[in-house]
Amino acid sequence: MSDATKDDLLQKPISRRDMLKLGAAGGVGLLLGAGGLTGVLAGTGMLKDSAKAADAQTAGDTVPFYGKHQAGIVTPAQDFICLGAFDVTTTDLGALRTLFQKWTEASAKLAQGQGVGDESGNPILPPVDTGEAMGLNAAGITITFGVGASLFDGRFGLGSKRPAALVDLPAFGGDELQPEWTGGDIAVQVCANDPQVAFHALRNLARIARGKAVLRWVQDGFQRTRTADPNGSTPRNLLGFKDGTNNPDVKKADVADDIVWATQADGANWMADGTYMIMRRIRMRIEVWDRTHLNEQEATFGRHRDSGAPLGEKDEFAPLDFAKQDDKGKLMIPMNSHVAVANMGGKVKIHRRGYSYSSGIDLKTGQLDAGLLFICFNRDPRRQFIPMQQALAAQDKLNEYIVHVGSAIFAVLPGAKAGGCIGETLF
Ligand SMILES: C=CC1=C(C)c2cc3[nH]c(cc4nc(cc5[nH]c(cc1n2)c(C)c5CCC(=O)O)C(CCC(=O)O)=C4C)c(C)c3C=C
Ligand SMILES: [Fe+2]
Repeated sequence: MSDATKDDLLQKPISRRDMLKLGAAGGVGLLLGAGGLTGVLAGTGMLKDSAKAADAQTAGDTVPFYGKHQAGIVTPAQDFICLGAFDVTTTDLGALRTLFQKWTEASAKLAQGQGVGDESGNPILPPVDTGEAMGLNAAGITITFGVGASLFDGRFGLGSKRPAALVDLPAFGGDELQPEWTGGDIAVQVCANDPQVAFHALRNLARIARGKAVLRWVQDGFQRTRTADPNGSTPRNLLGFKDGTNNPDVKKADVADDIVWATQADGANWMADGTYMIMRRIRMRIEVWDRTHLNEQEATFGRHRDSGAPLGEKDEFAPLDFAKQDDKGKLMIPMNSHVAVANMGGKVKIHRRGYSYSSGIDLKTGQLDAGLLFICFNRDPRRQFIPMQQALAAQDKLNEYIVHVGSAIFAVLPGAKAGGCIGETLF
C-alpha cells in the first residue's frame, strides 16, 4: 500500500460499519499496531470498502462538524430532519456548559458515522450508544444547535447577552399556535439522508442531556430521497408544488454573508458567524386543497404546478415578472399569490430550509395532520422573517389552505474549531 493510500485511510473517518468489522477481526486496537493496518483492513474487506466509502463521501456522506459556521444551515438539505427543542432543567451555568461540551464531542463523532462514545465493554452497564445506527454510515448527517430567548431569563445570568435580534416573535394574523409546538430553550436540528441515523442522533443527544435538559417537542420531516430523485431536482411540498426554486444561492459566500450570517456589527459579539432560525409548524388543509381546481391552485402560488415556472412562463427558473399581463390585461401572477407577497419587491430575503411533515391524523376530525415544517435562517429576523410573515399573514392567498400551529425562534450559535465547544462564545 502506498503511503498516500495509508494516509487516506488514516484520515478517513471509521464508520460504524468499519467498527463492527474491526471488532470481528480482533478489535480497533489492531488498527494502531505496528504494520497491522494492511493486514487488518485486507482481512475485513475494508480495502475494497474504503474505495466505495471514498465514493460515498464525495456524494456527501460525511459533512464536517467543526468549522467557522455550524453545518446544516447552508449545507444542501438532506432528505430527512429530526428537529427537537429542549427545556433546560438545571439552573447551574457550569452544568449547561458541560452539556454543550458533551454534545459537541458526541456530535463530532456522529458526524463521522461513529457512535456517541467509546463503549465500556462492561455488560452490566447500559451501552454508551443506543445502537440503532450500528452498521449505518454517516448519511450526510449535520447537527445544528441554537438557543431560544427563554435561555436569557434569570436562570443563568445571561440576560445582558440576549441579542436584540432574538426577539419574541409577534402574533401574526391567523396564527393558531399550540403550546406543545411552541418555544424551547435550546434547538437541536439533525438532518441526514437516513431517518434512522437522524433519529439516533437526537435520541442520544437527549440521553446525554438527562438531568440537565428535557425534550419539549420533536418534529420529524422529510423531502424526496436521493433514491427516488437521483437528479436532486427541486423538492415538492405536500400541496404538489416545487418548493425552494427561488431560494437565494447561499453556496455563494457573499449571498450567505448578506442574508444568513450575523456579524459583530449586528449587535451581539458572541453571535458573529451564527444566524437566527425560525421554525413554523404549518399545517396544510390538505382535504380542502385536494378539492380545489388546478387554475386556483396555480393562482394561489403564482407558479405552474408541473414545471414550477412562474405563471405564463415555461422554465422553472424564469424570473418573476409581476407586471406581465395576459391578453385581457390581467396580471399573470396575482398580487395576492404566495410568491408575489413573499417576494417583498425583491428587497427582503431569507434562506428557507424546510421539510414536509406527516404526523398521522387529527383524531377529532379524521383529517391528515400534515404540512410544512417551515425552517428559515436569517441574519436579523426583525428586518427579514418578521416583515415577510406579516405581509403573508395579511395578504397571502395560501392562507385559505394553511394554518400556523407551532412557532419558535433560536439564535444559532457560531461554529467551533476541533477541540472547541459549540456555545463557547456565549457561556
Ligand atoms: C415567512 C416566510 C414564508 C412562509 C411562512 C412560507 C410558507 C410556505 N411556502 C410554501 C410554498 C412555497 N413557497 C414559495 C416561495 C417562497 N416562500 C417564501 C417565504 C415563505 N413561505 C419566499 C421568500 C418564497 C420565494 C419568493 C420569491 O421571491 O420568489 C414557493 C414557490 C417556489 C419557490 O421559490 O420556492 C412555494 C411553492 C408553503 C406550502 C408554505 C406553508 C405551508
Ligand atoms: Fe413559501
